[in-house]
Amino acid sequence: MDSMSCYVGLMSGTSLDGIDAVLVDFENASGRTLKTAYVPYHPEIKQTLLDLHFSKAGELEQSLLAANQLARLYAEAVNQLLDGTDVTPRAIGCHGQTIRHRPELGYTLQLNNPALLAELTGIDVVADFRNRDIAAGGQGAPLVPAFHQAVFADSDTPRAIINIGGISNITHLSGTNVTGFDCGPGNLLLDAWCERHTGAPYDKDGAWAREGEVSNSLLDKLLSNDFLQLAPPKSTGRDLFNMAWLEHQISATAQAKDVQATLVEFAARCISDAITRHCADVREIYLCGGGTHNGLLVQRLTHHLPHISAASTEKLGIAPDWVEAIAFAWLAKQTMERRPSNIPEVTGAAGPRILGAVYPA
Ligand SMILES: Nc1ncnc2c1ncn2[C@@H]1O[C@H](COP(=O)(O)OP(=O)(O)OP(=O)(O)O)[C@@H](O)[C@H]1O
Ligand SMILES: CC(=O)N[C@H]1[C@@H]2OC[C@@H](O2)[C@@H](O)[C@@H]1O[C@H](C)C(=O)O
Repeated sequence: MDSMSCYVGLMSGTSLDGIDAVLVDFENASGRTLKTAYVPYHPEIKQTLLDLHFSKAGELEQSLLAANQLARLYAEAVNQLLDGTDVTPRAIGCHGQTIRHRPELGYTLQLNNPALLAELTGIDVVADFRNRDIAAGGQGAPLVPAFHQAVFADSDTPRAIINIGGISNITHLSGTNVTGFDCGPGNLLLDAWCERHTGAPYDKDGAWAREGEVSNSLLDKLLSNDFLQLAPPKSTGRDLFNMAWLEHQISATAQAKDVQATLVEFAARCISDAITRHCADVREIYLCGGGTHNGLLVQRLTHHLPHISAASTEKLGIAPDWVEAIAFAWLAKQTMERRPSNIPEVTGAAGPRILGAVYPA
């Protein structure tokens, strides 16, 4: 095997659960995953990152210190990945940790210290994938549709790839056309509500939600949110969907488990409504991201899409937990080869752009 065709992908997403790391050999175009590793966030760094989503005194220094801490955790993930292999990857694609995403104001911020990561690993690092697309007038997100097209497209069958992470996003693959957009909250509200009321970081398999009853009045209120009515291109994050927003929607007398049940239904409807409205020709959906492990959420989603067959991306050859990290290995490869990797129809950018900044080792 030639190390020069190997790339590392590091994804730390909006769920704030930790770092997904993959080592991928792109000798053939769709790639072969050689190894995976996961470095969970301990509660202190998770809280620091959560706090940094909102303005408060001292946030500039806090964010720079957190960026250094993240770079050390990314390096730990890379060490775990390369341990016992003789691979020196061509580059690491490191997404960073989104703490602000305001494309309408011209910025997005993924905390990271790629210079420190290059120093600690001795490997070229590609980082800051989103800002070039925003500079070109785009949303800077979602970026995975180009990768989905490269590895999951089928010229005969229109299909959608649905990532259920902190935020859910959809890629619509129809013939040679690709569209894609964020469709609303995935796990992020479910996790936050569950943690507050049960102490557990997430509701395993939706077990607690199954004890509650869906409140139709709350569901209608949640579904009336303006973002959900917008036509793509669109992207979102904790900037909009957060606990303060949720608290504003809930009546004081609501039972906690009923709210959880309603949030699962809301997450399912954000996806199914978007498929119905924006991806009318789709007959197959493939799921990835941590939300695929929430049996209740998947059950409710498939219930709302009775004429569409549903499977995990495993069926297309990539395990659902690693799709995003592999996408960032692929995006790094695109950057190193000076190929554009945004899709203007997805992000709304003025044209194709080479994404990312390279920090040579
Ligand atoms: N067994 C499970 N039951 C229910 N939910 C689960 C389970 N396993 C994982 N999850 C959910 O998946 C989340 C992690 O998902 P994932 O790793 O896709 O998030 P992410 O990388 O932050 O995604 P994104 O970047 O797309 O926002 C957890 O926070 C949890 O909500
Ligand atoms: C700004 C940001 O970090 N967005 C993430 C987030 O998590 C899911 C969804 O919202 C998507 O827009 C994006 O991540 C994936 C990897 C993307 O860019 O395709």
